[in-house]
Amino acid sequence: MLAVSGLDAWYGAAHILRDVDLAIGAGEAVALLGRNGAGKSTTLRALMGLVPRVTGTITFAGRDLAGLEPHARARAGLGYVPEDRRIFSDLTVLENLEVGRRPPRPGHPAWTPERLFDLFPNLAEMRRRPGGRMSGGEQQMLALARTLMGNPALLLLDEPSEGLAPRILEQMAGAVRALKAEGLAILLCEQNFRFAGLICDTAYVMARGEIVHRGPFAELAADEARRDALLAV
Ligand SMILES: Nc1ncnc2c1ncn2[C@@H]1O[C@H](COP(=O)(O)OP(=O)(O)OP(=O)(O)O)[C@@H](O)[C@H]1O
Repeated sequence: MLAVSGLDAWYGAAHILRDVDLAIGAGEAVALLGRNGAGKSTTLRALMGLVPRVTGTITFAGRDLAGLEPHARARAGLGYVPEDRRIFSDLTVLENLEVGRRPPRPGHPAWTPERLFDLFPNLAEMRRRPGGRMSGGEQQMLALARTLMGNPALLLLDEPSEGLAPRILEQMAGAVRALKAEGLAILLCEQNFRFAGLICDTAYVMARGEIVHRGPFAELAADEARRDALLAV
């Protein structure tokens, strides 16, 4: 579904990503792990066309994304949930969802607010509340729900677990697992190894803008020494 090959990215003169290769199959959930500043967010931003200077190839559903604007990549089926959420604080939950609405993809069921409220029951209880009066965790759920209203084929999630209370964390993990069970492909950037392990089959680890490990998630989970060497802070 997604094939990234030889991806390099720069912010100004700063060379951030180096020769990143990444592959995600249909319905696969892939974790992109790594310490602070490793380049995880930049990878997602580069996939969305949000980094000004990028080289290498990104093929999504058989299509070369080079030169496509972010909105065209979203229309092609990439659903991006940035770390900073960017929900509209003056709009209600329902209105935020409507902002994200896009036509369904042929052959796939369309997301509706009602279906999303089944997935996130606590959003259902606050459907008329302004986004600015929700907790951080609720906003994180709303940001994901709004992206789903665009009916993506591949979800790019940037640290959805960040700052969530344990109970909300479980709900978020449950929701993302349900999305995976529906066949959505997922690329999950995470610092929370346990959270990522609840969702992902495959683990990539980045350091200093390079991929330094890839393999089955369970293998990394079982190898404490390797995990510590790659991820311990
Ligand atoms: N807009 C920017 N301009 C210049 N450098 C940037 C910019 N954004 C990020 N960087 C640098 O790029 C590198 C990778 O950052 P990135 O945010 O991709 O890492 P990350 O793995 O997602 O870490 P975090 O979990 O902290 O978000 C860091 O060295 C960071 O300082």
